[in-house]
Amino acid sequence: MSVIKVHDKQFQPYIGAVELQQRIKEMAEQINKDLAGERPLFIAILNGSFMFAADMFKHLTIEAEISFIKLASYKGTKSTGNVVQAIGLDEDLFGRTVVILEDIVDTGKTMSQFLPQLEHQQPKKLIVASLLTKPEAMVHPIQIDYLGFSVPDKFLLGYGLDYDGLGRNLPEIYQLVESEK
Ligand SMILES: O=P(O)(O)OC[C@H]1O[C@H](OP(=O)(O)OP(=O)(O)O)[C@H](O)[C@@H]1O
Ligand SMILES: Nc1nc2[nH]cnc2c(=O)[nH]1
Repeated sequence: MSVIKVHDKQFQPYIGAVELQQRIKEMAEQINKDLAGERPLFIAILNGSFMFAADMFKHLTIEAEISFIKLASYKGTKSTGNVVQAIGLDEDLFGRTVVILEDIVDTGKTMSQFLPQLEHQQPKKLIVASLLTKPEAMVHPIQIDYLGFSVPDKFLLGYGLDYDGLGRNLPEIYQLVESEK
């Protein structure tokens, strides 16, 4: 792995593919233990989580369902600012164990707006699994039940995460080089 250029910016290797896969397997194994018999519904948030969701799901040995949704941002009232709306969420969550799959919880804004909408449907449990989080960037504190890696507040690329549409296909995670932040 070496420094790569995407659009106008340079990125350096940060988490390798083997380390990523190992951690995701560990997360899945913990979920297998904790949620056995619950037939959880996994909800993967597109676009970024598609790789994490696919790799995580392969390691699940319990009965589980998965659904992929997109969160669209639209202008709410002045007091609420931008509000997220789920597109493609057809399942009834009442009484279900629900696991949200995110690639990254950064400021926490997305989850802080979305989780209350799901709570409204009265799931039995609402669980968050995120591959990455940036504690220093968190403005809206979110409880992450299953976490892959805590990372510094630097822009990341790869393994589902993009820079202006590119880089999602990289099997490892890169970090914007310091001088360019
Ligand atoms: O905690 P926050 O600061 O709200 O950031 C986290 C959100 O940002 C990313 O999505 P993004 O909006 O980049 O969309 P994408 O997954 O389609 O690239 C990520 O997948 C989260 O949904
Ligand atoms: N590509 C990318 N998308 C994000 N969305 C929230 N944080 C990030 C990040 O560090 N990188």
